Amino acid sequence: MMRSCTAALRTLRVLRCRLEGAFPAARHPVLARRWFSTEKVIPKDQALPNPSWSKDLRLLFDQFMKKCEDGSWERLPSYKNSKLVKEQLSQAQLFTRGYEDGLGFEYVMFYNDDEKRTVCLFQGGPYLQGVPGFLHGGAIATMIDATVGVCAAIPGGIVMTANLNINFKRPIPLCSVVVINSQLDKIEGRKLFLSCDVRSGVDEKILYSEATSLFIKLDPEKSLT
Ligand SMILES: CCCCC/C=C\C/C=C\C/C=C\C/C=C\CCCC(=O)SCCNC(=O)CCNC(=O)[C@H](O)C(C)(C)COP(=O)(O)OP(=O)(O)OC[C@H]1O[C@@H](n2cnc3c(N)ncnc32)[C@H](O)[C@@H]1OP(=O)(O)O
Repeated sequence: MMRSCTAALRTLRVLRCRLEGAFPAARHPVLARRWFSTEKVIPKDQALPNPSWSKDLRLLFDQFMKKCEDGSWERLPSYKNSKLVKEQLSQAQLFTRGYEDGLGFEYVMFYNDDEKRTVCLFQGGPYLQGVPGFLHGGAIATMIDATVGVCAAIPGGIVMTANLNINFKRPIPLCSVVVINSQLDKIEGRKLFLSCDVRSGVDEKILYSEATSLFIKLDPEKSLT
């Protein structure tokens, strides 16, 4: 029974990926708006190539889109505004999506449900500078938090970071491309334990940072504040 559900899920994912491939418009909001006319404006999926993406980021993106073809990986769309918060604070938007193309966080995440892994391809722009010529440690922490956050949230639901430990091994050059590889290691009740590392883009030879984190699945009985 379980096996057939997984197979069905995988087929669905393959279908969706094929559809995305068959209807490239679905991946390009402007075309999508023309092809799939709906009264509501289609929010812009920011986890797609734009002119600010470097050759390395596009290369890695294409490699991962290939991995999606058999349904084992899926690209995660990413929007500036989330319905979750929109009603409450109309100006609210995702911190990592608040910059003009290329100036801040350029990234796309891919998720592998069988392996409970999330990979983030990240290019940090010039507005994320810390030490001259290098990424600010807070910008690196943000992308680690977001990547392990997605890795926790997909199986765990609404989660929050309780603990994030990062070892910064090498500084990350500004505007370079890195791969953030995160893994859900174990779940104990509401506690989700994850780990991740940040490596140089194309060859993954340089280990820039490594981190462990604890996420907690929110208890609906408890108020957050
Ligand atoms: C409304 C929030 C929406 C969040 C949306 C998130 C995801 C949505 C889905 C997709 C979106 C995409 C990805 C997400 C992108 C980025 C994610 C960013 C996430 C963040 O950027 S989020 C901001 C920073 N984050 C905080 O702002 C949290 C402040 N904090 C608290 O709000 C509470 O602290 C909370 C809720 C964490 C726990 O509170 P609580 O009352 O529910 O749980 P409690 O305290 O009972 O702990 C239960 C067990 O965890 C152990 N435990 C707790 N804390 C520990 C620690 N630090 N070290 C070791 N163990 C710890 C206890 O020891 C106990 O263990 P035991 O059961 O064994 O006794």
